[in-house]
Amino acid sequence: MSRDWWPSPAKLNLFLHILGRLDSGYHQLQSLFQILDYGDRLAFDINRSSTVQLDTHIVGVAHDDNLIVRAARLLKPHAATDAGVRIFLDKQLPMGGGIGGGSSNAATTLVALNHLWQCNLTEDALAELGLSLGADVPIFVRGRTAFANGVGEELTPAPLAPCWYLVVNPGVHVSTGEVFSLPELPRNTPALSWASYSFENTRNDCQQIVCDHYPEVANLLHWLVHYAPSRMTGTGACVFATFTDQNEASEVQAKLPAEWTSFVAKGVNLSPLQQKLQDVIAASDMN
Ligand SMILES: C[C@](O)(CO)[C@H](O)COP(=O)(O)OP(=O)(O)OC[C@H]1O[C@@H](n2ccc(N)nc2=O)[C@H](O)[C@@H]1O
Ligand SMILES: Nc1ncnc2c1ncn2[C@@H]1O[C@H](COP(=O)(O)OP(=O)(O)OP(=O)(O)O)[C@@H](O)[C@H]1O
Repeated sequence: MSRDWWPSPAKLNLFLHILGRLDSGYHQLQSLFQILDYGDRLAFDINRSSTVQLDTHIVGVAHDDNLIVRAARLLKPHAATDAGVRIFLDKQLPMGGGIGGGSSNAATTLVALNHLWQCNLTEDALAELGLSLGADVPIFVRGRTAFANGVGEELTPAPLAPCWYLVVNPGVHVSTGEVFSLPELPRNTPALSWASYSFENTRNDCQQIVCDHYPEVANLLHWLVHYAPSRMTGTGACVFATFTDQNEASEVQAKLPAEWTSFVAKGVNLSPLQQKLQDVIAASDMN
């Protein structure tokens, strides 16, 4: 049976500044989220079982802990009492890579089921629900490349010129919680006004510390930076190199040592998830 797949794209943090620590223990950040045209896919078989069932197992993540299941259950009180769903996941994105795979899966679940279960929640309400699952969920709910403040939930859309990224995974899993708990993490970068943003006058405040703990990330950055401007995304472990031309990105990809997995993706201003939602709504309006 052919399934109706909903995209669950990756993101990059083109920069990541840590301005301080909030009373909640979370960190106050500034970042530029670039949405990519590459990621996982999810499909939803709606039923009237009033249960949420994820059919695809992720090694190391229990069914009920999976952000997909947690997102669906969070939304369920806003649907009819007998609303149920069987969910299928096509996983492409590495976990713990700093490209937001789990958060994006949660956002796709919220956006798709809001439509399919006819919950009629606004985008603001979905983003707020998403924030309770993780700081990176709101950017995927809103689906627009954006500057971020706060813990990543205060978003200002920032359309960027077309760009291609070579995203490389050094094969180590970096825990976001662990990086943010390291005492030596810099936490006092001054606030940047968006008008003065450039790649060169920004950085990723987690990059040095992650390189110190994970030489694999340091080696990868050392290799990539010879070819193009390169930086770690999120709390790692993935690193991206930036190109204006897709072929150049593919040429560098072809030179990568075999132990590193990678993909080439286009940066987009509107996420494939929001594009899908718009297409689905337009198709149902025509019927
Ligand atoms: C590093 C980024 O990926 C940048 O986009 C995000 O800020 C992380 O977002 P995320 O993976 O959705 O993170 P969460 O699941 O909310 O948080 C994981 C852990 O990271 C720490 N954390 C996260 C985000 C933040 N702004 N400050 C934090 O201190 C907290 O200890 C938290 O328990
Ligand atoms: N559907 C899911 N996909 C991936 N990871 C999930 C999922 N559900 C729960 N998790 C848990 O979330 C953790 C973080 O996964 P994720 O892929 O979001 O990491 P990440 O790319 O580093 O995220 P971020 O950039 O948001 O920090 C995983 O190690 C896993 O234990």
